Amino acid sequence: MSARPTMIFDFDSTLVDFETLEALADIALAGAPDAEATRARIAALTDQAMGGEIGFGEALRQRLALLPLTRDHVATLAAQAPDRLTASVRRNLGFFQTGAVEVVILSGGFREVIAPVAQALGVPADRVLCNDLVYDDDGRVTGVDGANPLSHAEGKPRAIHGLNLTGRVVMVGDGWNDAEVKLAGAADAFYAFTEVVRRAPVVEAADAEAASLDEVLHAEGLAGRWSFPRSRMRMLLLENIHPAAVERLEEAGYTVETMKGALDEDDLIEAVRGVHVLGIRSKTTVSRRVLEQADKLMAVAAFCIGTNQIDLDAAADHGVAVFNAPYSNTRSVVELAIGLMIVLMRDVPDKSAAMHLGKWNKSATGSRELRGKTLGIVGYGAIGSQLSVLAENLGMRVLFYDLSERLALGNARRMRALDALLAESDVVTLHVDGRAENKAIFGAAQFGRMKEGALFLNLSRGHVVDVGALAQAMGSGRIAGAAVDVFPEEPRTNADPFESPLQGLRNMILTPHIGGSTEEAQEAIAEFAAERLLGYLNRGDTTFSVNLPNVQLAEVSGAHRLLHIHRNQPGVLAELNQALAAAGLNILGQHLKTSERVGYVITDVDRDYDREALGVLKAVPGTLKFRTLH
Ligand SMILES: NC(=O)c1ccc[n+]([C@@H]2O[C@H](COP(=O)([O-])OP(=O)(O)OC[C@H]3O[C@@H](n4cnc5c(N)ncnc54)[C@H](O)[C@@H]3O)[C@@H](O)[C@H]2O)c1
Ligand SMILES: O=C(O)[C@H](O)COP(=O)(O)O
Repeated sequence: MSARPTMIFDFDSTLVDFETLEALADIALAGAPDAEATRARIAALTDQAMGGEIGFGEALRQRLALLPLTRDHVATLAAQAPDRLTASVRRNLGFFQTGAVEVVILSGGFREVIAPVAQALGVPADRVLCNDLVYDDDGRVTGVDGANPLSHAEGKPRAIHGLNLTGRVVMVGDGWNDAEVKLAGAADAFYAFTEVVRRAPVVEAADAEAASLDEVLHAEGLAGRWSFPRSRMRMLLLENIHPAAVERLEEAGYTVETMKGALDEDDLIEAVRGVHVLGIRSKTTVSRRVLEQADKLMAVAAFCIGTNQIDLDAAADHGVAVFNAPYSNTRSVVELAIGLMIVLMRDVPDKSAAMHLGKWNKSATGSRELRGKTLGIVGYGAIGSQLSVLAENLGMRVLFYDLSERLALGNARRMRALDALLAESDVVTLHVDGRAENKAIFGAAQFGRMKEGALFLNLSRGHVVDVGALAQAMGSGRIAGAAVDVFPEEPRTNADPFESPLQGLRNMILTPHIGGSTEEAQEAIAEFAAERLLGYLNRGDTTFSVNLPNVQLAEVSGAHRLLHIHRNQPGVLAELNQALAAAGLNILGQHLKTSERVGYVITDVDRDYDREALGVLKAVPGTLKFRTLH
């Protein structure tokens, strides 16, 4: 008896993400006036058959009778089918293609459509049991071969019995006719496959529900010895993160939950229990208290630039990797800053408000061009420096002040003192990062040193500016106009109220923290941050992590990868290697990188070892997190 089971897979809504007859209806009925009704009728019959309400053979005949199918329609679907593999099947192509396990495709669907998929998966033609369409001389489908048991009720168990399989037989499928295989004794186990569609009666009749192929392979011990199925890894994305992230993470096999708004500390502690990955934007504070109670947390992704809302040291102390998207919304902020400068220079906010009140105030007084004016940029990082280039292209003279050494772009001039920049600038714009030390770095003294009638912008972080002092400077007329996008207190959701001393002031533009809120930026952030997370989860790659040492890693191949995060204290690597040697693990490659706080050791080892041996690695003093990948 073979130790490995024979794996039997249904086709529709299991190996592929479509139901053949519905997909054929879409092709054959394209443009037909009754297409929608006919398709709905076909879908209803599919559901009835798959839910076990009517016999499969009967449903097949009724559905075929509803469609004017031709050989060309079938060929069209056959050409599309290999591109329609279910996401978890796509992820596990190696399982099929290595041929290490006997695979049978068992389907009430049609050979022409299934054959290209079987070929792509490396399943031999004699292991594809399915129906054969019958055509008339003009290439029209007239039915299916009635001699085939699969064209009748309870055809699947009969077809399997005909294979005379020995050893353990496992059936995987979404429909009632798949459950019947186990119920009729033709399989030892039945997994209700629910990645594409979940049918309650089928799940009830199953030995287990599998939301993905990873789960089936894990349960059957076929996915490497101890890998943890991705679908059991929970990701919680807050603050309306772009759906592209959800799509990418789900496609990679993870379970993703989303919430629109941010959560306060207590609610976050509750929500993050059992969660492996947390996704946030600027409004969720991830404190040490949250991290202490996040029992499963491996990574936090800030789907934005700023990470000041996360206690990065506390995250490192818990071995939690933090990522962000440092450049994906830079351009959006820069464009908004340019636009705000232009409209403030032209007194547009007040002129527009007056128009809404029926006042026509055509005048050039106080309206100026940007050209020739001096822009003072405080914080010459990714945003500040890009703004510098665009502003010069608009004819502005650019000064900048930064705590760090920064390359001056174009003709921009570095100022050694902030006060000197303030004294010369017609527009002062803040683009510093949100570190705690930057709290209220702009107050009465700084506004007092600005030129009389200058403009002021803050699109960085709310706590950087004393808004009371700004309101006073605006009231006294020293500052002629201001645009503020970020505030010390921001509502957690769009439903919460907003209050600020800046409300109601003239030539004051207030925007609800939308500097980076463009469709382009949000989609780019979603893709970038999701890729960082997948790199970390799937390979242990920490490139771009803002709190762990950055190590760029390729996929694990032919080895098991042991990932060990520890406090940076003397002797950990030596102890770790002693423990590996004592456990008899053969090291194929190793990397170590440390930061002031933590060390990260990645060890690729030969796959042949005793799992129990890994326990000692977790016990090495200073260990913060330990996991394996293969
Ligand atoms: N409004 C929005 O929607 C929005 C969107 C994106 C980014 N941001 C914020 O914009 C800011 C800038 O982003 P970035 O990507 O350019 O960051 P960055 O880290 O690339 O640049 C910040 C620069 O500020 C400098 N700096 C820090 N403190 C300073 C100080 N007190 N004085 C002078 N220089 C100082 C740093 O040395 C660095 O060069 C961040 O606070 C970020 O969170 C806001
Ligand atoms: O840090 C950032 O990128 C900005 O502040 C944008 O934050 P948001 O994603 O919460 O809009």
